[in-house]
Amino acid sequence: MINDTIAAISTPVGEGGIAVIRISGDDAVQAADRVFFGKIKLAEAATHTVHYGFVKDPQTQIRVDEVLATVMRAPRSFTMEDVVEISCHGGFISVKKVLDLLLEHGVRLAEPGEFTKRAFLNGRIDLSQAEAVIDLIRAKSDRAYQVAMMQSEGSLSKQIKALRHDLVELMAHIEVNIDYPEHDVEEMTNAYIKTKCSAAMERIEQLLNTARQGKILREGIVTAIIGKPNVGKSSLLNTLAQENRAIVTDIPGTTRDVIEEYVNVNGIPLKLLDTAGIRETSDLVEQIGVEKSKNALAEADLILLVFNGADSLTPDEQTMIEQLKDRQTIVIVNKLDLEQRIEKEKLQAYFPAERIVFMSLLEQQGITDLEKAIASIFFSGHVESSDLTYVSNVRHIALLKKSKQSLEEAYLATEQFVPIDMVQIDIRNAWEHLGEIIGDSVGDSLIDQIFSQFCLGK
Ligand SMILES: Nc1nc2c(c(=O)[nH]1)N(C=O)[C@@H](CNc1ccc(C(=O)N[C@@H](CCC(=O)O)C(=O)O)cc1)CN2
Ligand SMILES: Nc1nc2c(ncn2[C@@H]2O[C@H](COP(=O)(O)OP(=O)(O)OP(=O)(O)O)[C@@H](O)[C@H]2O)c(=O)[nH]1
Ligand SMILES: [Mg+2]
Repeated sequence: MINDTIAAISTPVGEGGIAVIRISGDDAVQAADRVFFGKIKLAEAATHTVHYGFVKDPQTQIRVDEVLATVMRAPRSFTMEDVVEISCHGGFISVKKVLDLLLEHGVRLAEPGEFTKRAFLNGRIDLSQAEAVIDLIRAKSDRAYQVAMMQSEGSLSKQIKALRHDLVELMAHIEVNIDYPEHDVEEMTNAYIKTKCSAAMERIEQLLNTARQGKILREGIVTAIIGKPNVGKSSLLNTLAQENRAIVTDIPGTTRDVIEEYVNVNGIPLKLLDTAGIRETSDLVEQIGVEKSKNALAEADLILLVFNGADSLTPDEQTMIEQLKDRQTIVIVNKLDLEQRIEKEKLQAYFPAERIVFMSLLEQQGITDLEKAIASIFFSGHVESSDLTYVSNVRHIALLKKSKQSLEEAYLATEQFVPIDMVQIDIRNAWEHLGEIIGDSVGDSLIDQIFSQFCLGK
C-alpha cells in the first residue's frame, strides 16, 4: 500500500534553531490534528498555509512543544500526497517526543528516502531526478552541486526522453514495413535504420564522454606531482593546499611516502599525490618511496611534472619527459627566482606552450597560470555551457553503454541482411535500457535499493 501515512524528522539530528517533522499520506492532516492544537483544526486550513499552535499529548493534555504547522494538500506537495510539516524547537528531545506522539496516533515511521520515493512513484520526478537528489545532498563542491541541481531539474531526463522518442519513431517506421513488405522498401529501410542508429549512438557517446568529467567532479582528478628530488614538489602541494601539509627541506629525498590531499582549484577538485623524488638510490626506505611514486604516476589522470629551473636537465629527467609527453601533463619550471639554467627549448619541443608554467613557489609566483592550465585540461577545450549535462551515475553509465551496444548490434545486423524483425528487437532493447535510466520498466528491488541510499526523512 503506498498511501499509508508516514512521518520522519527531516532535519539533521542535533542542536539547531528549528527541526522539521514531515508527515505525508492520505491521513497526514487528520493525524497531525490528533496532536496539534491551534486556533483552527488543520483539516479546515487552506493548502499552503502555516499555523501556530502546540503539540500536546491528547490523553494527558501535556504540552510537548510550541510549533508551526504547514499544510500542503495533494497533489500540490513534494510527494503529491497530503503533507503536514511541523516545525519544532531544535534539539533532539522535543522533536523526538513530537514524532513519537505521531507514531502512537496512526502514523508509520518513514523509511530512508521514502518521501522522495513517493515523489517518484506519484510521478513528480523520474528516477534519474531522484538519484540527482542524493547527489545534491552529498555534493562537496560547487560544480558537483551544479551538475546535481541540473539533473534534478530533469536535464538528463530530457535528453534520454528525446533519444527514446527517436527510437520509437524508428520502430514505428520498421513496423509499417514489416506489415507491408512491398517491392524494394527493405533496401530503403536498412539505409534508414543505419542513419537513425548512428545518430542515436553518437548522442549516447556524447553523454558517455561527459561521464569522465562527472567522475572527476565526484572523486577529484587524481593528480600526481612528479619530479627529481628537491625541485619543490612538496612546496607545490603545500601551496595548493594552502597549508603546510608536507615537510619541505633542502635535503633531497625528504618526502618518502605518498602524501594525499584533496584541494579545490577554482571549483575543480584535485586529489593531489605528493611523491618521493624519482632517482636511483641505495636507501631502502627511499627505494620503496620511489616505487610508490611510480605507481602513483601510473594511476594518475593528471601529472604535474616539476623541474628546478636553476638546474639543467638530467638524463633521468629527459627520460621522464619522453615517457610523459603523451599523458595529460603540465610541466612546472620552479625556482624562477634563481638564475635559470634549464633548457627551455627542449621542454617546448615536447609540450605545448600552454602546458608549461613558470613558477617560484618560494615567492608564490605563477599560481594563477597553473590554475588556468589545470582548468584548460579539465574542460579540454570545451566551452562551459550552462546546459551541459554530465552523466556521473554508474548505473546511468552502464545503461547508456548497454543501449549503445544494442544499437551497434542493430546496425551490424542491417549490414548482414538479418531479417528486419530481428533488428527491431535490438532497437527495442536499446530503447528499454534508456528507459531504465529514467525509471521506466524497472523492478521494485532496484527502486528500493536506490532509495535506501537516502537519509531518513528525505
Ligand atoms: N519545508 C520543506 N522544504 C523543502 C522541501 C520540503 O519538502 N519541505 N523539499 C523537498 O525535497 C525541497 C523543495 N521541493 C519541493 C517541491 C515541490 C513542492 C510543492 O509543494 N509543489 C507544489 C506547489 C507549487 C505551488 O504552490 O506553486 C506543486 O508543484 O504542485 C514543495 C517542495 C527543499 N525544501
Ligand atoms: N629558491 C627557491 N627555492 C625553492 C622554491 N621552491 C622550493 N624551494 C626550496 O627547495 C627545497 C626543496 O623543496 P621541496 O618542496 O621539499 O622539494 P621536493 O621536490 O618535495 O623534494 P623531495 O621531497 O626531497 O623530493 C626547499 O628548501 C624549498 O624551500 C623556489 O621557487 N625558489
Ligand atoms: Mg617532497
